[in-house]
Amino acid sequence: MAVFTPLGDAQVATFLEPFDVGRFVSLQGVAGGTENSTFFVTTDRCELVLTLFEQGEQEELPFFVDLLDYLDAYRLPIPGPVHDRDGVALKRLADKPALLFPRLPGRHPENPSLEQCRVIGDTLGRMHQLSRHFSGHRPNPRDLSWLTAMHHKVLGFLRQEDQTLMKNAVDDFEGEFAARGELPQGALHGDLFRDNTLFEGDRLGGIIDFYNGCTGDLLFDLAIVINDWATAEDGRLDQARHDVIINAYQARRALTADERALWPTMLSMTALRYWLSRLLVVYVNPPAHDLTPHDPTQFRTIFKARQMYGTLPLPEAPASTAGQSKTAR
Ligand SMILES: Nc1ncnc2c1ncn2[C@@H]1O[C@H](COP(=O)(O)OP(=O)(O)OP(=O)(O)O)[C@@H](O)[C@H]1O
Ligand SMILES: N[C@@H](CCO)C(=O)O
Repeated sequence: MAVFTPLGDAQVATFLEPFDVGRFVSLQGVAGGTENSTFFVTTDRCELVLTLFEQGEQEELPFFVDLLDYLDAYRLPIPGPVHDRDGVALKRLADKPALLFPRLPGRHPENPSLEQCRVIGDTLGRMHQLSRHFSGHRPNPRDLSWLTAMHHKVLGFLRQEDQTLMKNAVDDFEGEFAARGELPQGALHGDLFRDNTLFEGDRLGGIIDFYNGCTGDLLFDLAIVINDWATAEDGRLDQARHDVIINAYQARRALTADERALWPTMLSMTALRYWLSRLLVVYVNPPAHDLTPHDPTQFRTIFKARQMYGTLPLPEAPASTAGQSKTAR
């Protein structure tokens, strides 16, 4: 369960008082999640989610609040934090930073339908159209320079074949990124896995968990989505899901020639990013709780499949956005 800091009813009732959300009725800890404490809160007016931040870079929380407020203002299906009557969203509770959100309907898709894939591609494309104009700044903490610095920490835990695979890939990525063109920049979700979305049937209730949000290459976000949403059991790409996501995305924002050139590298690099982050959790910085960590081998399989089979041909952008691709800086 993901309640690392238990809360009492009276504590939460007091916490809610400055907000215009109605009177406290009940509180329920949420089992999902591994990083923060999450609670569903019911008032006599609405259903809310209360998040206590247990770890991570807490000084970065104002960036996340600004980004969520920005995206929420454009009516994307992304819940902005609830602000109190004085306009303050970021609070403290039980000596932890705390945010309150509207509770969204839906479930995480395990086996996403093509329509759910279309919706996520479309929503990410819309988000990136807008996020390119977001004025906040938080360099991507999981980019290639992180990979380069951190992969050394896990090499000693890997068998020789995997050490070579990882070291060679990082060297290759460095060469390929050094030669890359200029890629469109903007704010990213940074972790848009299926379990950070809630769907009711094919309707997207919303995207949650922006705490890997940052600014950087928009292509990084799309690669994360493809690796999680459009990968078959054996790690290879699922063509139907891949094409539906890319087509829907490009109907909002066409990929530039430089992005297309870097795409196979970005897909591999983001697969390695998750293999590495999961290895770091298992071997280097195990969390204090005993929740089962995400399985690193799943992303080793995906990474190896990208290395062996490359990527699928990228569909062309539709005529409605194709003209953007030369100017999308
Ligand atoms: N706004 C929301 N509406 C409905 N459910 C939510 C909302 N926010 C979070 N949840 C539920 O709480 C769970 C945990 O939330 P969240 O993903 O933010 O936690 P976390 O500890 O940061 O997780 P992770 O391990 O994915 O980093 C989600 O999987 C979801 O079921
Ligand atoms: N989405 C991440 C966990 C949260 O950062 C993973 O699957 O490893």
